[in-house]
Amino acid sequence: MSDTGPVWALGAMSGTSLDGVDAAMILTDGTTVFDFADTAYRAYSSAERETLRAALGKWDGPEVAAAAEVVETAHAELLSGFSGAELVGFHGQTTVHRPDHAHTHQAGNGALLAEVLDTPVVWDFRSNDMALGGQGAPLAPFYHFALARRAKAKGPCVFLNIGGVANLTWVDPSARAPESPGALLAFDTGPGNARIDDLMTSRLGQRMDRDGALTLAGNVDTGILEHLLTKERFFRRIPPKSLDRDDFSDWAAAVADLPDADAVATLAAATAGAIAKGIAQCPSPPERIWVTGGGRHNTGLMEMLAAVVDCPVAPVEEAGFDGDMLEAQAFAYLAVRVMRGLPTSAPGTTRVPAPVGGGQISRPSGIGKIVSAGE
Ligand SMILES: Nc1ncnc2c1ncn2[C@@H]1O[C@H](COP(=O)(O)OP(=O)(O)OP(=O)(O)O)[C@@H](O)[C@H]1O
Ligand SMILES: CC(=O)N[C@H]1[C@@H]2OC[C@@H](O2)[C@@H](O)[C@@H]1O[C@H](C)C(=O)O
Repeated sequence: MSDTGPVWALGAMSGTSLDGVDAAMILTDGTTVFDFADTAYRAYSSAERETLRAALGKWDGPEVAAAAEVVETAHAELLSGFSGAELVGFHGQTTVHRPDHAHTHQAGNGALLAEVLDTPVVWDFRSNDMALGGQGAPLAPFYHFALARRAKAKGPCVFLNIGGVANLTWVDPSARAPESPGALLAFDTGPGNARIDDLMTSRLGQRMDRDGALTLAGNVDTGILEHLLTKERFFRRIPPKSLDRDDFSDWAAAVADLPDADAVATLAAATAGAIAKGIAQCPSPPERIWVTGGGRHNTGLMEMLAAVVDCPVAPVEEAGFDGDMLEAQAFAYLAVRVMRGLPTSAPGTTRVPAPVGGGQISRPSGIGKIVSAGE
């Protein structure tokens, strides 16, 4: 890869929803995003999802080894369908994320993937930030800064990702660079879809509240909602701050006695309320909130959100971006930054004391090629 100039990079994300792997190609020099190209998705089978779920909360042992194998196989299958990428950004699957104990683990071995794909792979993006005192997450914010510039945003805007966990990035697009003081404030706001998904699975055997049908049909229990939003210290903590997938799993017990639709609606309202608390912690009110991640397909949740914040809320497609692929693109972008020695996090995004890079770079040995040529 050249030291300067745009390159085609392929990024892959296996998110906390455990639904599958997203992959996307972008053309970037690690600062500006010049173009977008192919995207692809590979769902996990139910058996694979259960293997991943069994590894949650762990960083080693047989469950994590089994999860890594699922992650590596799924990525090898999906990413080998792409051509033309000079490098790959591979996030892996978070099995545990404990910033309070300086511990985070993403299952999946990037060195193995580099051999299989015969392409350099950048991976393990979070460890260095955490080792240096950062939260290790969120990491998409530097990419959000580039997108705010590309969208020609004039005033402060927020990118809100509603995945398994929800996280937001407040961007001042007039700042010189993403690592400039005051350019970004980013943090996890609370649950995204994970609490709703888990309830749908345990009560109804369905993966999600598709399009928010049940959320729209239910009545919010305002007493429980108030309780969920006030008892939690996390909402009062000063950002940046980050979460693990199953933080807030006690929300299930709080709605256990409600009928299905009311339980889902109350969880959705609490998710929206937690996001509104996050917006209130931003340095200034944003002019717009652009929503990415699967939660933007939940019409009920989007309506609840619009009702509790003071600025326009729209899917990120309004700005011309693909809200299902933005995180995969982010790891393509971050991979180029790592290769070029540019920082990927800063005090405003992870609370790390100074802007830092991270990530391991694994280059293919060429052995894979020789073996397949000899077959
Ligand atoms: N049509 C839909 N209606 C309602 N919810 C949906 C729909 N499509 C996706 N979702 C929700 O979005 C989730 C997937 O979102 P996404 O892929 O953004 O999460 P992720 O990337 O795994 O998570 P994270 O960003 O936390 O790592 C699903 O599990 C589901 O809850
Ligand atoms: C530890 C981890 O994997 N965190 C994820 C998770 O999912 C959403 C939110 O929590 C965010 O902090 C992060 O993902 C995105 C891609 C990020 O790093 O920006």
